[in-house]
Amino acid sequence: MALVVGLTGGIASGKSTVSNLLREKGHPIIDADLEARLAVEIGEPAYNEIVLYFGEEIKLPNGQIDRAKLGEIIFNNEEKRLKLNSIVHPDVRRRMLEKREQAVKNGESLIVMDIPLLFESQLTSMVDKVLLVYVDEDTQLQRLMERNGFSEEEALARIKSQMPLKDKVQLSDAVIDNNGTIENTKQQLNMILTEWNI
Ligand SMILES: CC(C)(COP(=O)(O)OP(=O)(O)OC[C@H]1O[C@@H](n2cnc3c(N)ncnc32)[C@H](O)[C@@H]1O)[C@@H](O)C(=O)NCCC(=O)NCCS
Ligand SMILES: Nc1ncnc2c1ncn2[C@@H]1O[C@H](COP(=O)(O)OP(=O)(O)OP(=O)(O)O)[C@@H](O)[C@H]1O
Repeated sequence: MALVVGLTGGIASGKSTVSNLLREKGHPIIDADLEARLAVEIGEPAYNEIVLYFGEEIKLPNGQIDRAKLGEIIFNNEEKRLKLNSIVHPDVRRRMLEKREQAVKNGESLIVMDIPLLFESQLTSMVDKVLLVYVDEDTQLQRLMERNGFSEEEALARIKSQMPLKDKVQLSDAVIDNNGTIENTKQQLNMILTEWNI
């Protein structure tokens, strides 16, 4: 029987860092951000809906969605963010469930679903256990500004569009504190996997 783990956290809390460690161990990763990217490629239904709602100016000269521009809009306007979610999320959910089914058929023992908005989008029924990657607000802000080259204002707009990380703690089955070194995070992950008999 496969154990399906929902890996979640907040923007720049370290989900990819943890999912890379799990990938190194040979476990399959289903990545919501990646599926959301595929769902808005030229010609996909969500692509057409985005252009219809946000206008032709949301396209880059090569026709692809201008992700920087779309991010700037939706992280500063809740109504538009919810509209984008309603366009993209159903397709992301469908793609993720297809991949999960395929991984089960392949006989995988652990399937990891990396879903940043697991709680916000009420997707916990998709997984058996929730693993949260937690960082303090200051660390999250610093790492996000550094990784994306965002100003403090740009980074805060993104953080505030999600459920506070501290509220996700009590909703999760296990929590990794990723404020320390990656080695420390790796040790916590290994302990949790042992506890879950993986
Ligand atoms: C706004 C977009 C174009 C920005 O693209 P960009 O390449 O800059 O960022 P990327 O997709 O890598 O997302 C980075 C992180 O932002 C956060 N985030 C993305 N979308 C959202 C959202 N709608 N609400 C809250 N946080 C979000 C997540 O933590 C995610 O890990 C893109 O994030 C998008 O299309 N979002 C809508 C789809 C979505 O909700 N994706 C998140 C997982 S399903
Ligand atoms: N323990 C750590 N120590 C130092 N830097 C870290 C640590 N964990 C992650 N980082 C760095 O913080 C940034 C965010 O980490 P990561 O990309 O894994 O987060 P994420 O949750 O996957 O983000 P998003 O969902 O927004 O893409 C990256 O630049 C990463 O290299």
